Amino acid sequence: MGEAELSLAAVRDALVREEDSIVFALIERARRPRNAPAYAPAAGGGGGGRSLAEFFVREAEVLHAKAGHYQKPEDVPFFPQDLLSPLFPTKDYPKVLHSFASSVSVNDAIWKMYFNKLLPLFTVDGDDGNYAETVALDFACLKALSRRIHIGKYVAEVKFKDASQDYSPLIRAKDTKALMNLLTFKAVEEKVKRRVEKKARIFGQNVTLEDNADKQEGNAGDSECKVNPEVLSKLYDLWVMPLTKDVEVEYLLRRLD
Ligand SMILES: O=C(O)C(=O)C[C@]1(C(=O)O)C=C[C@@H](O)C=C1
Repeated sequence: MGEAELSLAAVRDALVREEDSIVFALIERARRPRNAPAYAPAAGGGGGGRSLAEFFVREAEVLHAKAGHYQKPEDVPFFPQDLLSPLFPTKDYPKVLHSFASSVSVNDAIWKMYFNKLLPLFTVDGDDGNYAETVALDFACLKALSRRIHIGKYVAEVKFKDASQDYSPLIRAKDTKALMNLLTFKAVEEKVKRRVEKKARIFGQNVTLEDNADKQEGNAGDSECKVNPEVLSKLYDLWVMPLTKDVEVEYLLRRLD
C-alpha cells in the first residue's frame, strides 16, 4: 500500500477484499474433517516433537521467506526466528508506516484462536488421514487471517494522520482504553459482520445449472453452505475485529516514538 492509497476508504477496501480470501480458505479447509492427529505433538518423524501443523507452517514460512515473502508490514510470519533473507531480488515497497511496524504482531493470539476456538466450529469431527493436505489448508487460513488482521497497521496510520490532535495526547498518556474507544466504529463493525456472513452464504453454496426459483444465489439455506455463515460472523465479531483493533492500538502506542 503506497502513500497515495492511504485513505480510510482505501484501507477499508483492502479489508473487504481480504474477506474473500478468508471465506474461501475456510471453505477449502472445511472439505476435510478435523483430523486431530495433525495437531498432536509427533514423536519422531523429523518434526522435533512438534505437531505436523507446526512443522508444516515453519517449513513453509522458511520457503516463502527465501522467495521474498514477508517484506511488507501486513505479511507477518508466525515463526520469524527461523527465517532467512530472500534469495532473490525483492521490490522496495513504499514505506508509509512507522519503521517499527514490521515488529507489531498478534500472530501468537491468531495461532491459539485458530486451532483452539475456530477449527472446531467449522470442521466436522473425524479423521480421513489426509493430514498433509489438511495442514496446507490450515496454513492458507492462518495466512489470510493474519494478513487481514495486520492490515490494522495501515488503518491505525490513517486514523492517526487524520486526527493526530486527538490521538497524540492518548498515546503520550498510554491510555489504551481511550485509544480503543477512539478507533472503534460500532456501525462499521455491524456492517462487516453482516457482509462476511452474506459472503459465506453466497460463496459457499453449490452452484448448479438447474432452474430452481427457491435457490437463487444468496438464498441457500445455512445448512447447505460449505461453511456455516454464522461462523463467519462470529469469527469476525469475537476474534478478527478485536485482534485488528489490538494491532491498531499496539501500533498507535509506538507511533510517536
Ligand atoms: O474500519 C475501521 O475503522 C477499522 O478500524 C477496522 C475495523 C475492522 O476490524 O473491521 C476495526 C475497528 C472498527 O470499529 C471498525 C472496523
